[in-house]
Amino acid sequence: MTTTPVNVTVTGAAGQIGYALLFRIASGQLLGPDTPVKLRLLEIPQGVKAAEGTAMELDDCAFPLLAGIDIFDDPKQGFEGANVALLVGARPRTKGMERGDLLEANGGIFRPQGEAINAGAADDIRVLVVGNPANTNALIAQQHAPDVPAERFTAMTRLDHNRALSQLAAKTGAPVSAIKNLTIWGNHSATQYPDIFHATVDGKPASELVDHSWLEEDFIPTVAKRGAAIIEARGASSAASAANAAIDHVYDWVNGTGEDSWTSAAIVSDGSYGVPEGLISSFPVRAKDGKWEIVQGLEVSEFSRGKIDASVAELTEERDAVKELGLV
Ligand SMILES: NC(=O)C1=CN([C@@H]2O[C@H](COP(=O)(O)OP(=O)(O)OC[C@H]3O[C@@H](n4cnc5c(N)ncnc54)[C@H](O)[C@@H]3O)[C@@H](O)[C@H]2O)C=CC1
Ligand SMILES: O=C([O-])CC(=O)C(=O)O
Repeated sequence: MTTTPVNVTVTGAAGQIGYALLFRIASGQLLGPDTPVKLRLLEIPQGVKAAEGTAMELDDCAFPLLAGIDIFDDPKQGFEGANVALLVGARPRTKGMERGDLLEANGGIFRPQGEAINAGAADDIRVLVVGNPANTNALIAQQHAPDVPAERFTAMTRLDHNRALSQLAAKTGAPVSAIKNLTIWGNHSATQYPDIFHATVDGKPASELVDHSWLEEDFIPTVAKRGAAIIEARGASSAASAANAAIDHVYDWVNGTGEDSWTSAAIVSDGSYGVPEGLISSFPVRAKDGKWEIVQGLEVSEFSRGKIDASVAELTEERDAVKELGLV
């Protein structure tokens, strides 16, 4: 058993995803059953009291792997020595807010957080951005952490990936475990492209098991708009499923995915599949030796090309908008 605890910083710790996430991290599900963790909770001043309440409950679980909990309202302190950072806290869109306002408000959060990560995080820092707009928030943070390798900044599309797995399993009547090689491409937004053209179900090509009209009219919009459907049904955005996906993403990043299948994560583009270099876009990925690698050499049909390009165009627009605001 590793004896040195891993420092895990969680922002937005008092929010609903935070509440679903922290207990799972402390129980060992983020990094594995042999790795002790120290939690560093970062909140805004108004969120600190609620975070203290959550910390009391974490204490009351007596998790054997939980080596300590500290609470901060200053990013510089919150990221000091962090090995893993889960950036969950973000400014949600409120009534009357334009997209530019949203990007600007989030720039005010993710720029100082990127700077704080640059200044004080551990050398092996790995960052997952969950707070929306996740891809562009990750880009802002990454751009303000010039001393951290760019590949350490990622954004979450694993929830979309898991949603796609579940929808395809339900449609084909197969268990989720029978499905391999699904991909989410692009932005964590309604333009994302859930791609089944390389997926297999029990070894058979998924695209031969479903018809194209289901794919276009049902599967793709259901996955892409699932976040909105959850808000409509629950009266609040997805929380436990988002926390679950964050756990999956970091667990795989650290422990590896194996060669048998792949998953999806938004990572800094190296230009693969025509996605402009530097954009943080979702790709088919495997993790090996603690690094994400884009699965190369997949054939991209004209249909898929159009969908990937549309989502990447949105990411490019978001990057241009934050450039104009001086945030990157
Ligand atoms: N990428 C994905 O798949 C998903 C992303 N999300 C996004 O995750 C984010 C969090 O969702 P919830 O937990 O439901 O929201 P929430 O509103 O319940 O909690 C957010 C928390 O962040 C805190 N916060 C705000 N600014 C902060 C800052 N500068 N530093 C530290 N903490 C700060 C708030 O005080 C609040 O406690 C939202 O942006 C949501 O849209 C949600 C579901 C899926
Ligand atoms: O749609 C939202 O606001 C929350 C979200 O990102 C999701 O559930 O995918």
